[in-house]
Amino acid sequence: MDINLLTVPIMYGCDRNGAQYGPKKLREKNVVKTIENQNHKVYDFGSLFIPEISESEKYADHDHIKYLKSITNINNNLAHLVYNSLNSENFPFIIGGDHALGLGSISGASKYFENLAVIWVDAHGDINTEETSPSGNSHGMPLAAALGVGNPLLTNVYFDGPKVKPENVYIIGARDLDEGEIKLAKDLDLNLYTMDKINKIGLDAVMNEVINSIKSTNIDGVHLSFDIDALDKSLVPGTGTPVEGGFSLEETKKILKDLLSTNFVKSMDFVELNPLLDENDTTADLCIDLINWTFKYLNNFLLKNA
Ligand SMILES: NC(=[NH2+])NCCC[C@H](N)C(=O)O
Ligand SMILES: [Mn+2]
Ligand SMILES: [Mn+2]
Repeated sequence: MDINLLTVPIMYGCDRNGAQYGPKKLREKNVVKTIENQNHKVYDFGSLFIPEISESEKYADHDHIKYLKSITNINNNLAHLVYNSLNSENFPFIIGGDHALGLGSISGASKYFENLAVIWVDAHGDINTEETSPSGNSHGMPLAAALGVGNPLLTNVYFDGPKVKPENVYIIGARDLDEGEIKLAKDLDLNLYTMDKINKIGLDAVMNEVINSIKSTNIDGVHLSFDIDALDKSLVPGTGTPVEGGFSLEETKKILKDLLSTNFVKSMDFVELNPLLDENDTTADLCIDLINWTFKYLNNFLLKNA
């Protein structure tokens, strides 16, 4: 499989210094070789241009969404790269940076596919809006914006209107949802697998349910957005908003294996590594382990049956 590596060194979405160094750290840890060693060809498109904006200007565009215009521009640019990559029948792999970039990836994929689904693996829902966000950080908003909910600059990234239908959104691993997020998930009837629910019915059942649900529709492409804070807080010191009660490494690998070997994942984000918060590179090393695992199973199904 031909992989297009796109890296997006942003921290404007989380407003916490360090997330912008994720791509540099993973390149130092030989992320390209890691993917190549799983028998893929990697076209490294390098990092997206990120304009420099001073702290003092973070509310210049909007009084509650920080760095709004830059976030919009960066996502527009990313969307176009993702669209072109899919158009060339490559697999866009997007490394962040914070999760605000999820909006751009989804937008690009949405333009390419007729009926896109999004699987959001995360401790958070990232379905806040300017009204519900407790922080004003746009990494808590990308999935809402992709659903067409929130500030028009965000909901109209790349092309006007919603990028994914509510019934095609699957959130897996949520355990830190804000009040407004719980309400929106309910109102839109999103496929929400909170950690509570996963613990109740079991991860096997959840993965079967998600995969069967996607297979039973005419969804023609799945974008997987993976936030490393889906893993338990104890495993990921190097991320900005860690939450207790998350997935173990084995559970995370099961999720990735199940999704990637099913062959419907056509693009993927890998976000929220913050090397400045990391302890002895443990989180960065874990990221490399998970990326290695991801590409081991990507299109495994096809290869096995070739
Ligand atoms: N991608 C993330 N890590 N998002 C964390 C969001 C935290 C919180 N819900 C907020 O809106 O600020
Ligand atoms: Mn997230
Ligand atoms: Mn998160």
